[in-house]
Amino acid sequence: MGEYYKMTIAGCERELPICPISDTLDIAGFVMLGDVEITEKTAAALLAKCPEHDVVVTAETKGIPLCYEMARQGCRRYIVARKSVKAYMRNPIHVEVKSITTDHVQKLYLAEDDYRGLNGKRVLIVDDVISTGESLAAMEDLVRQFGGNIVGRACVLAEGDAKDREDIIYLEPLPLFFK
Ligand SMILES: O=P(O)(O)OC[C@H]1O[C@H](OP(=O)(O)OP(=O)(O)O)[C@H](O)[C@@H]1O
Ligand SMILES: Nc1ncnc2[nH]cnc12
Repeated sequence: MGEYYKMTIAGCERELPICPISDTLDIAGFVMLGDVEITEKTAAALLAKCPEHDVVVTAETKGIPLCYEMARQGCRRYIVARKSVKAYMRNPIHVEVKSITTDHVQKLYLAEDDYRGLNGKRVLIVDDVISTGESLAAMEDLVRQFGGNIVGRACVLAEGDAKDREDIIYLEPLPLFFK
């Protein structure tokens, strides 16, 4: 049995597995995919803290259920920046991103059908975890390129440097574990 970090998130008790991500660093892995209770409760708790908005934007993958649920309970519109281009995505635009969990540079894409709707809209950017803030910065870049007005940045757990940022709305802090 590995080690766990116990915490309560929006009233839900969870044990997050401690996982190595480099020779010097471990993270408590938070995955809300498959967890309906935490998705519904964190979406409601975050919406209560967020400013009014027209659309919620997230990045594939683990932010998707939260983003959908916040839109379902709130503004009814959400956009997902994808990590690869599919044949059905017209005129995709991309930015580059390297998050704490990946050792290579990834790309985030928006297709024309997504970005056409962003101009002049009040955009709330959400993710399950914000850590280095690189994924957030990449989403901000995409949204701004298409005229979106970023009114808020929100996540369930703020980890590492993100915990100290006053412009990020979050529910709970999450420590990094240095070896
Ligand atoms: O602030 P950062 O250092 O950018 O880290 C945060 C990002 O890392 C995780 O995604 P990940 O890159 O692991 O991809 P996944 O959601 O596709 O699993 C998380 O869901 C955020 O999107
Ligand atoms: N603690 C964490 N769990 C899952 N994904 C993450 N991305 C960045 N930090 C993370």
